[in-house]
Amino acid sequence: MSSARNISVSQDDLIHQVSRSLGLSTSPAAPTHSTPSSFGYATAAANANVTASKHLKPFATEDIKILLLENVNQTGRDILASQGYQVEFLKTSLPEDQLIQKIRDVHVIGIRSKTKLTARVLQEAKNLIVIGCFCIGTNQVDLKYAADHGIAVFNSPFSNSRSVAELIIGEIIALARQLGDRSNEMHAGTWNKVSNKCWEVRGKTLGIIGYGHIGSQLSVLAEAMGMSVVYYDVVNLMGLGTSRQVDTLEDLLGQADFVTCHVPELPETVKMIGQQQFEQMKTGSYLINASRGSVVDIPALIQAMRSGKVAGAALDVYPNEPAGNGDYFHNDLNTWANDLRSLKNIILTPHIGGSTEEAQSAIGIEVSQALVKYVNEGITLGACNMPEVNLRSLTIDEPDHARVIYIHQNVPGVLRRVNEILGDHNVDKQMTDSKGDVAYLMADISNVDTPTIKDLYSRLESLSSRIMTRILY
Ligand SMILES: NC(=O)C1=CN([C@@H]2O[C@H](COP(=O)(O)OP(=O)(O)OC[C@H]3O[C@@H](n4cnc5c(N)ncnc54)[C@H](O)[C@@H]3O)[C@@H](O)[C@H]2O)C=CC1
Ligand SMILES: O=C(O)CCC(=O)C(=O)O
Repeated sequence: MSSARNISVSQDDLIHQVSRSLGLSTSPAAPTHSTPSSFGYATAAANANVTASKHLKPFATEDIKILLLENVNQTGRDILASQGYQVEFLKTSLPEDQLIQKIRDVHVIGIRSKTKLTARVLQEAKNLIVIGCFCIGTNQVDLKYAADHGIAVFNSPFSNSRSVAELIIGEIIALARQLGDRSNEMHAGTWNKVSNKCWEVRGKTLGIIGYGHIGSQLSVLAEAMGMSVVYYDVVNLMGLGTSRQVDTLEDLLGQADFVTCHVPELPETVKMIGQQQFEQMKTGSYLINASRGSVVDIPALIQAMRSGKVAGAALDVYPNEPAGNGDYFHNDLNTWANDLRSLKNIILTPHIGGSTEEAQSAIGIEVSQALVKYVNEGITLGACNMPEVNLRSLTIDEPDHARVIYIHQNVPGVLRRVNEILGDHNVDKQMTDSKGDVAYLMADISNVDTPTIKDLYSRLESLSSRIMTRILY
């Protein structure tokens, strides 16, 4: 049974149930958090003019169980381990049945793009309070189900954007000069010195679909190589340099020598490049996709390359990707894999767009810090599926304070009922915000002892609007 539902408990029980909702410090002498303060007071504590922030110790940190899948970077592992949490690390993703077994037990899960956290998986995750996507994309997580069950989701919105943009630049030149084929031939012992249909990229047009973090970085790099840039985006955006937004995808396809996709996976972007779009592209143009495998209809690409309409392609992402490294890129993974592999001038990479030391190390730090702030202080800044709520840190001058976090359904009348409960105490500060069907309230209250905290917790939990209650102090 989830701790949130099991509140008629002794103090000892509470200590072991905090993971999901309420927690009490097991020992004041427990290892000190290095929790960063919301406003930097912790680091400034040495400075006598500034009041040190209080490290909220709502739980025995060693009771917090974290599962990290898909080879999350050492930087992230170190930050989480330094909190005293129990961290289990696996290099690969897990098949669904094993994932379900493991997720039942953990309070925090860290994944990359491969692990699918569907409603079916998440409904088994009774202790889970937060998910860290150590990547940009969050399409692999059912964000709505997570929010509706009080599970916050964090990602790293741009730490690998530059790595992807640089990969695309490399691929544009490699495709224009047929480098993959020439290199393969040399590896096979064949000298094949040709210039037929090999081009400079200077003066050519790059068409960017999705002008977000990656698309706009790419735009700057491409112009520096003398390319003209056009882009298509559903949002009206200012072009960098001399790049120009076009009104329709068809406009872009008709102008571009190189077409590259940088959209998220959404219902509208699934197969957004298919047979009709290949027909609209210039003969002899090139297609690049490092967004998500669902964005391009690959059998249609194979056709377009066989017919000569498309002169080359680079793919980094596929509808089905294996859980870990190995000899997997065959027809049993994707039915057309062998046809794809047999094509000329096609660069196939194993979803490495964001796989650089710089990106992975930055993502490890960014996401694990967000997880620590959420677990320890309830701060949702940067969350993908929850309202962003933050309060100034409690300070060590405030010994009898507690932080109440109440995640609830966004329906009328809840705040009145919550404030009836909190109103008997001194609410020092409070913030509430909502996103869709879910609202998040954070309040710091003073002069509370342990029985009071237990009472507050029980009363908040008994409200019908409750999704999850946590009390940190
Ligand atoms: N291959 C890899 O290793 C990596 C792949 N990615 C993928 O790249 C995607 C894009 O990344 P960012 O640039 O950081 O995302 P972003 O969110 O900054 O930009 C995406 C852009 O696409 C636009 N867009 C959305 N729907 C559209 C539509 N139907 N038509 C045209 N434009 C549309 C948005 O308005 C936005 O400007 C990610 O969602 C992820 O799936 C991200 C990082 C690494
Ligand atoms: O590096 C990864 O595993 C995923 C990269 C990616 O696709 C993303 O950041 O969305």
